[in-house]
Amino acid sequence: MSIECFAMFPKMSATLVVSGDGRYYSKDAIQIIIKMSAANGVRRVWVGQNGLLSTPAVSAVIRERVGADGSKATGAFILTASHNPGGPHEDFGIKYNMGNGGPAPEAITDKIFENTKTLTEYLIADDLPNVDISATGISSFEGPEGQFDVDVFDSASDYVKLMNYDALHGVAGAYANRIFVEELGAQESSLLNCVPKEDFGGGHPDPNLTYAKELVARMGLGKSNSEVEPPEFGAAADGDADRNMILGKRFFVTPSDSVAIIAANAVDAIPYFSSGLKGVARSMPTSAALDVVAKHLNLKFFEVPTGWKFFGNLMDAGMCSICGEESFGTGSDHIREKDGIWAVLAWLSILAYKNKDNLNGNKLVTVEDIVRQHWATYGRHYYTRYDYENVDAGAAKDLMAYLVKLQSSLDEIDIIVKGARSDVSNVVNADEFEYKDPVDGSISKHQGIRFLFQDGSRLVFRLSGTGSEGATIRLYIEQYEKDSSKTGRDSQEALAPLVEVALKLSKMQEFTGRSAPTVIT
Ligand SMILES: O=P(O)(O)OC[C@H]1O[C@H](O)[C@H](O)[C@@H](O)[C@@H]1O
Repeated sequence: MSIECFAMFPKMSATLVVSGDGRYYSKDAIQIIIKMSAANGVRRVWVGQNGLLSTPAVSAVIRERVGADGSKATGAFILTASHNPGGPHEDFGIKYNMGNGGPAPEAITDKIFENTKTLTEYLIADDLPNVDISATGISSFEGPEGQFDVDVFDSASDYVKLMNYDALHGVAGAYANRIFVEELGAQESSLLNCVPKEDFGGGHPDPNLTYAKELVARMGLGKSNSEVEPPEFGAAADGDADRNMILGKRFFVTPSDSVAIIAANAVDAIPYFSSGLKGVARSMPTSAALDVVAKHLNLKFFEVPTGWKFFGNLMDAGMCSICGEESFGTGSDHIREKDGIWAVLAWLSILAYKNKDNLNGNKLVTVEDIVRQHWATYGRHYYTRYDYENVDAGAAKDLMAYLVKLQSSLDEIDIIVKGARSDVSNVVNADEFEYKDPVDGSISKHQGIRFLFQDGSRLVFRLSGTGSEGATIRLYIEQYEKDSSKTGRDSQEALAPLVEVALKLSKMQEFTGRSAPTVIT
C-alpha cells in the first residue's frame, strides 16, 4: 500500500502525514504505515485523530502545517492508502502535491511509479508498540535517524480554520458535526450516518441517487419515501468527504448544474468571493452549463481533462476561483482539493442570500426554484452518464480505437447519425480531447473522444481511470436547450434520441456484448 513513498524518498528525514483516505481507511493500515515510517528514517508522522482525515482536510493540513512554500517542513509529503497503484490517475501512495496541497501532478506520480519498479526492500519496525490514535498528542520514539515523533492531531481544526447532511458513515461525519451543529447551530437530527465506520455501516459511500438511499427517501425522491414532508435541503458526501450530492425537496441537482449555479451566484452570495471571481473551470466531460455562465459574466474559463490535479495549477497561478466535475466533485481555491462540505456551505449561502427578504413568513425560495430560475436565464444542459463497468479490457480498447478511426470522416459519422435518428442535428466536429496546461505548458493527450453537434449537443466516450476490474467505459450525453418553455422535461426522455445515436455510433453492444449500461447517472 505505501511502498511507493519509500521508492520516492528512499532515505527520508521527512515529515509525513498519514491520512485514512476515506474509502479505504483502516486503523490497522495506519499502524503499519507508522511502523514502516519508523524503520525507514522518517522523523515525524502526523495522524488525523482516529484516522479521520478527509481529503479536503489533508489538503488544508498541508497548507497549514507544511506551508505552501514547504518552509514549515523539509521533504514533507502526504501518504494515503493507495487503491489503484500504477493506474493512470493520481491514486498512488503519495497523491498530494507538497507545494500546494492539491493532487500530485503526473510528473511526480509517474516518477513514483517508475521508482516502485526498482524497489527491492523496505523495512517495518515490528517491535514499535501500536500508537494510540484516539488521543491527540505527540509520542516520541528512537528511530534510525534520531527521534521519531507520531503527532496525532484533531483533524477538523485545520479545516475549520479555513472555512441536512448524509456522511454515509464516511469521515465527513466528524466535520459535519463540528461545522453544521457546533459552528452553525443545526439540529443534530439533521445529520444522517455521521458516525464514521470502517465498513461504512455496510453501505457504499458514494453520494449519488443509487447509494445514498436513506437520504434520497427522506428527500422524497426514492421508491419508498418517508411519510413526513421532506426537508428543503439535503446533501451527501463520499467516504473521504471530497465529493458531494446536493438535493432539494423532491429534486436532484446535477453536479454540472451545481458548479454553474455556485459560480453564477458566488459574488453576491458568498463573502469569500465578493471581490470577484478569478476564473472558473470544469473537466471536459462535465456539461457546458458553466461555460454559459462564464460567457454571461465575462469570466476566464478553462476546460481541463478529468482529474483534480489540473485545477490546482490554475488556482496556484491565480486564474481560477471555482471548479467542478460531473463526478460529484466541486471546489474552490480555498484549498487544492474538491471539498464536499464546502459545496454544501456554498449552497447554504446561496439559499440564505436568495431568501434574505423572505424570513418574515413569505414563501421561501427553494433549491428547485433556484435551479429553475438558472435554467430560465442561461438555458438548460440536459445531461446523463452511462457507465459500462467491468467490460473486457481488449473490447473496450477496440471500441475506442474504432471511434478514433471513425472521426476522420464527418460524412460517414453523419450518415450513421441520420440513419439512427433523423431528428438529431449534424456532427460538426469530432476529436480526441487534448489539453495544454496554460501554466506549465505540459500536454495531456487522449483525454476522451468527443462528438460535437451543430446544436451544441455532445457525446463523449472515455475509459475510466479508477475502475478496478476490466475496463469501465463512460459515455456522457448532453443536449443544450435555450427555450425556457422546454427546460422542464425529464432528462432521460429528452436525451433518448442522442442515446440511440451514441449506441449506434459506437457499436456498443457489438464490441462489449452489453445491451444496457451498469449504472445510469
Ligand atoms: O476516471 P474516472 O473513473 O471517471 O474517475 C474520475 C475521477 O477520479 C478521481 O476520483 C479524481 O480525483 C477525480 O477528480 C476524477 O473526476
